[in-house]
Amino acid sequence: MPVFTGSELTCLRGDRLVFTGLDFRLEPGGALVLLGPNGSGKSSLLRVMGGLLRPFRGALRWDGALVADDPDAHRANVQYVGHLDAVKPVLTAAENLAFWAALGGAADPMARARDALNRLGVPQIADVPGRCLSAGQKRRLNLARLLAAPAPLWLLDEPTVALDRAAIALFEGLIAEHRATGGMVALSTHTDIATPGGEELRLDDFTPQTDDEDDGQDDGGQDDDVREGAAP
Ligand SMILES: Nc1ncnc2c1ncn2[C@@H]1O[C@H](COP(=O)(O)OP(=O)(O)OP(=O)(O)O)[C@@H](O)[C@H]1O
Repeated sequence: MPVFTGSELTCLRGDRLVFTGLDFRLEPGGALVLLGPNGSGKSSLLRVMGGLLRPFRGALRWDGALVADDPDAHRANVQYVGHLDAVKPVLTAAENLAFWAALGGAADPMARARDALNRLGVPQIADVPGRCLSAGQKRRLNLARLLAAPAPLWLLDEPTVALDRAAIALFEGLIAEHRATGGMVALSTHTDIATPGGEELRLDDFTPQTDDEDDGQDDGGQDDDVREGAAP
């Protein structure tokens, strides 16, 4: 079973040093809960962990091997669900999900997609076009990717936004199941998500002290996300 670590990570976005000197360690079955105020770097760290954004300094290791040596292999270990829902409006929910299932190598992507929607408690949206889904339904559809295209490491950016209580409880159960089979999860949140035995990482502990405001410059799209952004 792999161990995933980051050591002495520094993240630069635009001209801004977001965090520095950050270490983490995820063991099989582990959970890392990223906390901190808006702009403290939770999403940035998740993207670094997923190989979607290069750290300015520091190293990520998967089972001891440097992620930077083979970023493509690392992306195969990861399922990243960002806070923007990647849903193609003209495709049905099942078709959207089947795209991800096919990318994940499912033999029957449509069957896998329908099964995942059932597990997320929304079988009734399978044939509904993406443009007609509610915010919470879109969120459940995106989280269903975790089941439709399984990967050992789940990276989840504010995964419970727009979910109702029942969906949050169901989702917490999925995280527990994933961890029970040796899976790992890192998630950012501003609310409580039950992750028993999980470790909390406060991003503001690694923010360099400065009075400078963000200069507002985009970092040039270097972190364009293949898996999230290239929806079907
Ligand atoms: N594409 C980008 N280009 C330049 N700077 C960026 C970019 N994306 C984010 N930043 C900056 O990086 C810093 C960290 O942002 P990030 O989104 O990681 O924070 P966060 O902790 O996830 O915030 P929130 O709780 O609001 O989601 C912020 O100062 C933000 O302005």
